[in-house]
Amino acid sequence: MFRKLPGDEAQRLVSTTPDTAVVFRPAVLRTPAIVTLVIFAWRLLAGLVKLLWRHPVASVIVAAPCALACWHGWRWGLTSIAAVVTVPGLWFTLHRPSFLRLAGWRLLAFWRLVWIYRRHWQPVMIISGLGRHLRGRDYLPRLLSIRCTSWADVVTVKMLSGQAVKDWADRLDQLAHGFGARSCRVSIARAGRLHLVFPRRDPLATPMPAVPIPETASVGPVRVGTREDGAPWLLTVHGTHVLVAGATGAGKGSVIWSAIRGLLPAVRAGLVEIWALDPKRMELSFGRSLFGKRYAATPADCADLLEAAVAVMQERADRFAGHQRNHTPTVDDPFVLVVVDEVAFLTAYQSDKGLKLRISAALATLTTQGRAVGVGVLAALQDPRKEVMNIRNLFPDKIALRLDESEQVDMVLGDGARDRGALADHISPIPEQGAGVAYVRLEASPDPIRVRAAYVSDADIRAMAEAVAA
Ligand SMILES: Nc1ncnc2c1ncn2[C@@H]1O[C@H](COP(=O)(O)OP(=O)(O)OP(=O)(O)O)[C@@H](O)[C@H]1O
Repeated sequence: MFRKLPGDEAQRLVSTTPDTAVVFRPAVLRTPAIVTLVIFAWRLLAGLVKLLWRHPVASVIVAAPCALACWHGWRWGLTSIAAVVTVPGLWFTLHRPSFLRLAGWRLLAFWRLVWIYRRHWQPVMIISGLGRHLRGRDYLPRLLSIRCTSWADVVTVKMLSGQAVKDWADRLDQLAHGFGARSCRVSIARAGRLHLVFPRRDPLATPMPAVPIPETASVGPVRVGTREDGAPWLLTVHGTHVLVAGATGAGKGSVIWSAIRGLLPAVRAGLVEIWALDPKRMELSFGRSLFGKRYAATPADCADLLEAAVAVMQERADRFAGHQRNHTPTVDDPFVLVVVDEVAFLTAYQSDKGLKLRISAALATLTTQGRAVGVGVLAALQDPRKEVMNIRNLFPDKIALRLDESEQVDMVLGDGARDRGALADHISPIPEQGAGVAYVRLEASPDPIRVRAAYVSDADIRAMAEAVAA
């Protein structure tokens, strides 16, 4: 009651019970002005100390010119402002990376904390439903810190007791628009704390050329593109199976060809064999000479090739049994990567039931037993529905390129991936902006990573084929 009716208002309140003449008159305690002043002064002091503690550099930069102007006159104040502007300017011009690492991102974080996040925190939290206004008081999640990287703001938040990650994941749109960002992603920092990632710009907006062919022969992980944070996107192909899903024109070819490109030195060294199934006869036929005899286009040939891969797998399993549990690629036992473009042509859309059964059985056998003996599958498809691809869960690593519908994201990346910010259905259909852009969810981590595959042009593929033939 006191909180609802501050000051003298409570004094005027009179209430009675409905059946009696008992009169309620709440007691009003008058707070001496000095107590109020002391409380406000204490809060101000605590706020200043907190500000200094959290943002020492920014606070000194603002406070020093003011202090100098007060104690030594306005000339000193002006000179220090000039120094504050010139020194960082010079530093920025002469050595940008160290300026950004040591000062630039921190200053930006301070500015964005004050101007964007603190300013909008209360209304965004209340309107999105993440905070509550109860009995005259706001109960808000706590904004703990903000860190700026070259492309995003990472905001650390302490949830209200009783909140779940899903409460936040359900409101990513409100958070993004509330704080003026294009999107928002959420991940768990530790119990009760979350990281919210608000991109300021899209570092993957421009296509990137094919990654240079590695100099050493290796079965991976191979670099196939770049991650949103600027780190190389390394794709593991040996010891796993990879499913690439994307609508037509999403850039499945660039993932497949970038992976093959990264394995090229190992192919030349005889440590890797790439077996290609190309039922559309478009994508892989372009570099056909890379695959030698292990290329199939008709469904019957594809079934034969898959069964041959199963035979290799079973022969190795018999030989390795009791001797080794993992595969190390050698010239005698190379890593076999079975690449299938548009796998649905062979499984779902195949009219010959016999062939369909053979192909499905061979793919299921390879994906369940192949990885320990050095046989991996890299399959691409457009439609990830279970009716089309009933073995999609047998692929440990999945890549979602641009998808047509939001429900398809969880079908590819697993439950809750879209809630955590894997907006594969929002990737631009304009090839320059969105082809090759994808979300990846690895076996080891529930948080999807945004990536872009490098574009391997026809000329690059031709050069690769020539390099292998040479
Ligand atoms: N990584 C990329 N970066 C930039 N542009 C790309 C990239 N990948 C593909 N593209 C562009 O997008 C077009 C379509 O790519 P691609 O054929 O690989 O898509 P797809 O998913 O295989 O489509 P489909 O299923 O119809 O074969 C290409 O012609 C190219 O212009």
